[in-house]
Formats: sequence, structure tokens, C-alpha cells
Amino acid sequence: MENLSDTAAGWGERRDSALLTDYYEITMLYGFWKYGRHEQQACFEYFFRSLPPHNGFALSAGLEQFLDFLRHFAFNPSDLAYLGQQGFEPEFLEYLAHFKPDFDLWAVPEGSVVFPNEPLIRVEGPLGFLQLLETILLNSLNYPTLVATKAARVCYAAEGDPVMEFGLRRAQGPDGGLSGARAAIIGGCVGTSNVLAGKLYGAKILGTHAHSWVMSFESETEAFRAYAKAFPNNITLLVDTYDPVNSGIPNAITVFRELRAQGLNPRGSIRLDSGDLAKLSKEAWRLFREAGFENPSIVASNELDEDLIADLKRQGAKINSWGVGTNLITSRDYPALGGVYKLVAIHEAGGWEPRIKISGNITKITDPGRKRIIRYYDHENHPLADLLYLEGEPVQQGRVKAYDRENLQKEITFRADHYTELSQKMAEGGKFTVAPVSLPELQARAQANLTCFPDEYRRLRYPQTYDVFLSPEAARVKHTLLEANGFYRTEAAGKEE
Ligand SMILES: Nc1ncnc2c1ncn2[C@@H]1O[C@H](COP(=O)(O)OP(=O)(O)OP(=O)(O)O)[C@@H](O)[C@H]1O
Ligand SMILES: O=P(O)(O)OC[C@H]1O[C@H](OP(=O)(O)OP(=O)(O)O)[C@H](O)[C@@H]1O
Ligand SMILES: O=C(O)c1cccnc1
Repeated sequence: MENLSDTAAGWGERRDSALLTDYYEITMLYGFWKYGRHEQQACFEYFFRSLPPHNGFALSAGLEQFLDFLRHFAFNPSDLAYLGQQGFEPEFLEYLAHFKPDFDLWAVPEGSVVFPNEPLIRVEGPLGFLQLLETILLNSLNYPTLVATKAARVCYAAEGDPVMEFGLRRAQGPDGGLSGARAAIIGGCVGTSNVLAGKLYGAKILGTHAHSWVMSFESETEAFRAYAKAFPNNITLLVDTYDPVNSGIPNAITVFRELRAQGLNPRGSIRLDSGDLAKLSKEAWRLFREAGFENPSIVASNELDEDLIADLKRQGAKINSWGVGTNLITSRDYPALGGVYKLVAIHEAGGWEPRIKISGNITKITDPGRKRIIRYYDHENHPLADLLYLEGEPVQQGRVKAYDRENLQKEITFRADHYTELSQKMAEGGKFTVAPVSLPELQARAQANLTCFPDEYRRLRYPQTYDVFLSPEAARVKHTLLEANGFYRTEAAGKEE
């Protein structure tokens, strides 16, 4: 197996990633090619239908990984040989060998606050190629968006205290550990314990030490002293291997005092990883202050999540730094974002024709047409609502008329001060028109976007629902297609005579 490369996103450069797809994408591509339909222009959009429970928003992430995949997309000779063994004919393999991706792409930048049913990516190009993109696009976006969203909640609960991402050891495989760490940083974590994520993405690497370090020495003090000698300027001592109050904390204080006696100026930093974190942190705070350490750093870890952190805050815990692993990187309470990729328009002789997917479940009926997302704000720059406009439709200003996605009869009007467009054009004719953005910039962007939203959308329980509406033209087209597909027709009751 090849190693991950050391470029910004890494795994996109694997030479066999064109096969990282579901088999049916390739059989459909074959079918389109066989019937000469593969070059027909189509438009697909990526969106998710619902937020994780209790979430008022999501934070987009993973786009760079998808773009990296696209930048390197190619079928290599061994991929083609493998597909040949599966029975695909040589002419098809020849077509794949010279596959030149040609597409236009619009996307909401990473680190944006987004909501259900918004087209986070819109891609236009040959039907065959766009179909092939479905699986890898969903795979690239769904998980990072979930983890970035979770991280934003965890950091919100921590009220500005630094949160370190500690999840690699319990992540879903090496790639979960990597893309999860990247997403956690976008969501607000100050750094990660994942060293490769530091190298690949420029994430800050951070850490303390394990219980095994202490257990490997004859005494706890000896262990602390040895660690302090190796890293005199920056240590956090893990104090719960034996007995935090009677042993770990006093021994850590002894070692920090020794550093002081050597002329150093340690803040005094410990990690608590078990027991009653509120009670122990208060006790540690008191003992450090009595020993003349005015502002000790008290790190907590142990199966933390946003609810537990909020609860510890409520209890007045004297914790000022958090290490969060498993629950964040696995998004344990909601392990998959159900993002989907749907055909919304197809280019026929007369131009673009919108397409709709009908469902008995009204929330699953798609919004037809090639769309843009417009976010409206009030005069204090607080977002009011997002509207999905059709491409080419004029954007309303001032008094805005909008329609409920599921009940098109319902018209909503509101007054807006200004608006922004969320999606940006990122590729034209298969060529990328934007450069990758650094991880610190993505984190800063996410923070700025999040703080635009008032607390009621961000609180951890029963957040206010943010509205996503259809524009007048998007609603009209949806209504027309629903009508054409018999959606409003009701079956006559009773039997025919
Ligand atoms: N004050 C507190 N309020 C609420 N939850 C807490 C508090 N202190 C700790 N917890 C959480 O309770 C859970 C259980 O922690 P606890 O230390 O009892 O078990 P443990 O991990 O098995 O400990 P040990 O390693 O000593 O066996 C953890 O998720 C921990 O973060
Ligand atoms: O609880 P999480 O949120 O997943 O955070 C990471 C956990 O991983 C480590 O424990 P582990 O028992 O693996 O190793 P240790 O000996 O260093 O404690 C660490 O001490 C945390 O408890
Ligand atoms: O550095 C740490 O303290 C750390 C790293 C990974 C998992 N748990 C803790």
C-alpha cells in the first residue's frame, strides 16, 4: 500500500483514488458511455437534509479534500487492468484512460455556517463524470462537516478555553483520525495530538504525557522530575495515576517549585483524567494558589463532550483547558451526516431543464434547478434567513418575498438590510480558480461566521431554527414540476361503476 503523500490534503494524491467509489457509479458511467449519453451536460448538488439532534447549525468542512481528489483525478494502468478483469470492454477502458475531467464547480467555502437543504456544492459538466463523483464527494464532505460541527459545539461549551483534539487512538481508522483532526481544528480546537495532521495540514501539535510514564518510574515525583528535566519550559503533569489529592497534585507542586528554584517561571500545569473533575480541579486550584502559583493551568480529559463540559462549567470547575478525544472524533452521539448528491438539471437542446425527485416523504422532495444561496442580514449584520435562488434570477433587496420549501403556498416576506452570496465559483472547465486556504485561516473564518449568529442559534439545547426558503422563481419551478408529475392530483375515492 502506498503511503499518504505529504501535500496539504494528502490522500487525494493516492494514485488509485479513482476507484474509491461505489461500483454502481462505474456501471452507470459505463451505461452512459455505451448509450452515448456520457457527455450530456448535467448539474448535481450536494446538500444534507437534517442537522444532528439539538444542533442549530452545521459548519462546512472537507471541501479541500474533495478538491484535492479532483485535482489528481485519473485512472492509472493498474486501475484499468482491474476494471478489465471485472469484464469492462477495452474501448471503455480506453475512454477511461483518457478521461479529462471538465466541469464547473461552485461551493460554500469551508468554515461556513450552513443549514439543511442548502446546495453546499454545485457541479456542472458531463453526466458520466459527475455521476462518478457522487461517492467520493459525499465521503469527502459528510464526515468532516459532522466533526467540524461537533467541535464548534464543544468549543462553544468551553466558553473560549482552549480545546485540544485527542481522538486519533479511537478514531475510525487512520483517515478518520486525519480528516477528523483537520475538521476539529476548523471547528475551533487549538491543536491536535495527531502529529501527522500537524505535518500535513499545519495544525498545531499539543500534548501532555500518559499514565505509563508515571508507572514506569519508581515514584511519581521521580517521573515528574524526569519529565520536567526533559521539557523544562513547557510541561503538563498528569496527576491522577495514583491519588490526585494526596499524591499527584502535591508532587507536581514540588516539581514546579524545584523549577522555580532553578530560576524558571513555570505556570504550573496539570492534567486530570479521572474522578470528579469539578471537585478535583477546585482542590488543585486551591493547592496551587496556596503554593504561590497564581494562575495554574488545569487540563481535564476523560470522555468529555459538549454537554459534560457545559455541566462542569455549571459546577464551577476550575478547569481552563480541555482534551477531547473519542466523543468528538467519532461524533459519538450522531455518527453520520446524511448528505446527498442529487441531479437538479440536465442540458437539453433548448437549454437547462430542471429535474425533481418526488417522494412520499415531503421533506425528501428535491428542489429542482441550478441554485445559489443568498444570506440576508439585518442592519446589525445578524443573519435573517437564507434563500435558494435559481441561477440567473435577480436577487431581491429590501423587502424580500420567499416560499416555504415544503409548503409552496406559504409565502413569507421580510425586510433585509443587505445580503451575501454563500457559494463561490471554484473551478471552470476543470481548472481551479481558487488556491487552497490555510488551516488557521479556515479556523478564523469559521469563528467569524459563527459569531455572526446570535446565541439562540448556537445554544446546546433547543436552538432556534434558522430558515432556508425558496426564492419566488425556485418555488414556481418546483410547483410546476410537482404539478407535471401529478403531485397535486388526488385519486378519486370509491370504485368505478
Ligand atoms: N463533576 C463531574 N460531573 C459530571 N461528570 C463528571 C464529573 N467528573 C467526571 N465526570 C465524568 O464522568 C465520567 C466517569 O468518570 P470516572 O472518573 O468516574 O470514571 P473512570 O473514567 O472509569 O475513572 P477511573 O479512570 O478512575 O476508573 C467521565 O466521562 C468523566 O468525564
Ligand atoms: O477520553 P477521550 O475523550 O477519548 O480522551 C482521550 C483519552 O485517551 C487517553 O486515555 P488512555 O487510557 O488511552 O491513555 P492514558 O494511559 O494516557 O490515559 C487520555 O488519558 C484520555 O483519557
Ligand atoms: O497528550 C495527551 O495528553 C493525550 C493525547 C492523546 C490522548 N490522550 C491524551
